[in-house]
Amino acid sequence: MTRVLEAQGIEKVFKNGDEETRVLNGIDLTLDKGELVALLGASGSGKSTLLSIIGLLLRPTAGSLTLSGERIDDFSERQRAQFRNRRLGFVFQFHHLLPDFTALENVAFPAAAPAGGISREMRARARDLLTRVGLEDRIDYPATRLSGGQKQRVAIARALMNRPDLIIADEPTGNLDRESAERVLALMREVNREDGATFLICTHDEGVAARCSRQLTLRDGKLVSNVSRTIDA
Ligand SMILES: Nc1ncnc2c1ncn2[C@@H]1O[C@H](COP(=O)(O)OP(=O)(O)OP(=O)(O)O)[C@@H](O)[C@H]1O
Repeated sequence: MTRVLEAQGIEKVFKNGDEETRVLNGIDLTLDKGELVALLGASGSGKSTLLSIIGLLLRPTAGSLTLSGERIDDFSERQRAQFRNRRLGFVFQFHHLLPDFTALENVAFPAAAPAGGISREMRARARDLLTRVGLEDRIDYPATRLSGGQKQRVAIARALMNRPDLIIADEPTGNLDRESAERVLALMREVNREDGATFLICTHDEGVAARCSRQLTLRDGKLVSNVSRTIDA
């Protein structure tokens, strides 16, 4: 089993002047390749903070992180940014698509930005991914002309562009109606099953969590439960 993530003793304390807020209090967590894991917890329990640390968007106050076998604790900002772009995929509640770009340009962006342009291969892959998420007839639409659910499917295709080792999703269905949410969840499950993609999904939605292979619950900055189940076909 390939280990995608190993987090040990992760702590996070925010300091604002003299005030200190301890948000994460010793998190130990491992994720293996091909897992589809839900992260649950009440509002304010530290879910987004933990995702930001695992996504290398925020540094922990203490603890160590190994991603795809690489110990990243001593990485410079530049190394962190490079690792993030090459090895991690992100899906947020609000899709963060570039509004003036087409669906294809948005999907290709994680590969195109560092390269300084979209190559023929990138275009072909972005096209394949958009077909995969059921948007083959929206490839050249500007992002602004897509529905909320379609935008989120573009965001998933974009997250897959660089074949990431781990996809981090923060409330990916939080802003969608039931039907669009179902479609986005079904898509993530399909990509997980067929490509062996590893997902860590923060969600308030028990229905989403129930269809993941493992459920983690955060309370007061600690992981208080870790339940695995066999995923339905
Ligand atoms: N930059 C910051 N400075 C101080 N406190 C912060 C900062 N960022 C987050 N917090 C605090 O950390 C706690 C956890 O926030 P976080 O966003 O991780 O929770 P969450 O579980 O994702 O919540 P929600 O489900 O509402 O999104 C909250 O009490 C929040 O106020």
